[in-house]
Amino acid sequence: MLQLRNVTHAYDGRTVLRDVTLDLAEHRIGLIGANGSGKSTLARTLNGLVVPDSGSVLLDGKDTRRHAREIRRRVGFVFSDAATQILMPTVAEDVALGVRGGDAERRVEEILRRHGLDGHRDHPAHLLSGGQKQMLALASVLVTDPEILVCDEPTTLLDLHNTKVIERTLRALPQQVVLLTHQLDTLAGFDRVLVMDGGRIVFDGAPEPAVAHYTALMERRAAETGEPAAGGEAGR
Ligand SMILES: Nc1ncnc2c1ncn2[C@@H]1O[C@H](COP(=O)(O)OP(=O)(O)OP(=O)(O)O)[C@@H](O)[C@H]1O
Repeated sequence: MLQLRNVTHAYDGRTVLRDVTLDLAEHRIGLIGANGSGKSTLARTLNGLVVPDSGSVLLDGKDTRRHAREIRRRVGFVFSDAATQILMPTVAEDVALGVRGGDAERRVEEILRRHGLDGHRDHPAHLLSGGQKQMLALASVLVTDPEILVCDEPTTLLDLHNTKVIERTLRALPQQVVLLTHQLDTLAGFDRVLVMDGGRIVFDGAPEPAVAHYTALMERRAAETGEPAAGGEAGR
């Protein structure tokens, strides 16, 4: 289980995570909050991409500070901009990058087939559509067989169809998933949704009350600043 203990983190003296303590045990966990509330930073602490200034992040009791390699292997990370995650010239080569061992070829073929990429195996990865790129980024992480998947807005750049395809794929995974999103309807059926604001978890519960809390928070904020209420992400 992933655990955060009094996690605090600042960039250039500006605190973006404030004393966050969490046990992440549920199978499907959503993380929502306004731009800049600290979601990505929190997500990045989960596999050691960010090591907090103070406090600790533990996987089964092992600190990301001291077990970075192991934790990065066990906790896969998918970014919203898949292009930054695609490292190899062709689709099959990119997936193969994460595989070790004798049955590598078989596993690459299987994962390409499972994610609808087998027809594209020798295609240049940079020529794929946005949806295919995101599927490739996901496949290249899944082929490493992580126990937990952290997805940082994986559908932000996708159209509705591809959003649904990725959502369906994530839903069907056996792995624990921590999903950051501004697409609030994606969270229906999740076991737990965390709402972040100003580097703190301000709500922790079921999807419906979490979304209601977040929407109300954004409306309050809009009223305070005189901006139109609940435009953009909060209205979705
Ligand atoms: N590497 C960095 N160096 C300096 N500041 C950073 C860095 N990464 C993030 N920040 C700042 O920290 C704050 C929190 O950012 P973070 O990306 O964690 O928020 P977020 O909730 O994921 O936002 P979004 O919804 O826009 O992705 C923001 O103000 C951001 O500008």
